[in-house]
Amino acid sequence: MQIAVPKEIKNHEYRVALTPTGARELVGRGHTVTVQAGAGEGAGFADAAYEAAGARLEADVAKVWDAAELILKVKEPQAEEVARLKTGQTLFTYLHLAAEASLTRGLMESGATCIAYETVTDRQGGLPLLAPMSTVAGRMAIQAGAHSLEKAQGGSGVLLPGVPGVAPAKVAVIGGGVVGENAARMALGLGAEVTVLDKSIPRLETLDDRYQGRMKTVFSTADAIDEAVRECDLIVGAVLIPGAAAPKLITREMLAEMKPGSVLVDVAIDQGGCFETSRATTHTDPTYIVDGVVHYCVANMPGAVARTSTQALTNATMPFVTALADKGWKQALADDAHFAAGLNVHEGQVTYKAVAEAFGLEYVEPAKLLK
Ligand SMILES: NC(=O)C1=CN([C@@H]2O[C@H](COP(=O)(O)OP(=O)(O)OC[C@H]3O[C@@H](n4cnc5c(N)ncnc54)[C@H](O)[C@@H]3O)[C@@H](O)[C@H]2O)C=CC1
Ligand SMILES: CC(=O)C(=O)O
Ligand SMILES: [Mg+2]
Repeated sequence: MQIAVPKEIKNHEYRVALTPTGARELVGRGHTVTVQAGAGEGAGFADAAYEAAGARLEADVAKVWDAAELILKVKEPQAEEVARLKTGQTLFTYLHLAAEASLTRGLMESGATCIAYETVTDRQGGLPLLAPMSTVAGRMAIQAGAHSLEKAQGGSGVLLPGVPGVAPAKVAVIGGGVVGENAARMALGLGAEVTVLDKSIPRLETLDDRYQGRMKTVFSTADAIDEAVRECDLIVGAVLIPGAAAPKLITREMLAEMKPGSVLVDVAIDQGGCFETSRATTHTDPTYIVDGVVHYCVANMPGAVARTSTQALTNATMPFVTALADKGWKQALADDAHFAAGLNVHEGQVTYKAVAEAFGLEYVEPAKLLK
């Protein structure tokens, strides 16, 4: 199969969808891998390493896309990338469609087959291709939050761990899944007072058990969120309803209840964000202030630590990439119902229910296309 790996073009996105190790594996299985020149540079993978692995290098981005049957990316396609996609091509990447009507339309119009990393499932009920980046983003959320609390960033001037004689900061994490647990763990490690809110009691039990009461676990209700808003210095938004737009859990009105200079880090921004006042920001200009509250809403947080993130992401994606390359999308998805859950768009049809519902589009079950 003809496999292409374009260079990512989203703001400060340095990850790449395939490492030289992955390229070697695919070439060894008889596939042709074309890597856009410089695609791996930001993650520390030189062009020469891809060449040594048997991949072809191509400087012309149009040629990279045009000849491909399978396109491997990291971030959702940007407008100029959507314009390059065509019928017969398979795209495998993060998509986050429920938050992006125009991207959904564009992918439908392209005629391509679009498989999203973030909706592939596993036997344990997890999201194996989202989890590695959620781990990274959860850990980064506390770094970003701590920095945003500094006065120069518009923050209240609170140090997360406090110092002897001065109490530590209060941190709430809404959503105790992969992002939430990793954020809470980092905040605990720094000595903050940490509360995790979730709607899943089994999840709260796991966290309580794992951290032996060192973080407070609270069932997520409007009242519990109100209390967090009034008390906390830093709130991390980490909820997910798979494939769907995030629920808005903190409204603009509620910001008035927060201490001036408090910080909201909305990791769920890639699914539209879980705070009413969130709008996607970039690594170039990551924060803005609404009613005295600092908002950090970068939609590709792991892109900033591209070396770690690329390795973690490709460790998880490689078995799926190999299946797509060896069998083609149809057989690969037909053989694995968890992989089939990744299919979001095929030849103009929306094949993920939450995305169809978000935009009032007709939903076509993937199983119908795989017969
Ligand atoms: N901004 C970025 O760079 C990145 C963003 N993300 C995003 O972070 C979000 C969270 O991802 P994961 O932690 O992997 O998901 P997850 O599925 O592991 O965890 C989500 C948790 O939210 C909980 N939840 C749902 N509704 C809730 C509510 N109303 N109140 C409290 N908890 C609620 C669920 O019970 C679950 O435990 C996703 O939108 C994901 O796409 C992930 C990686 C990078
Ligand atoms: C999950 C996601 O959107 C990211 O890693 O950028
Ligand atoms: Mg996005």
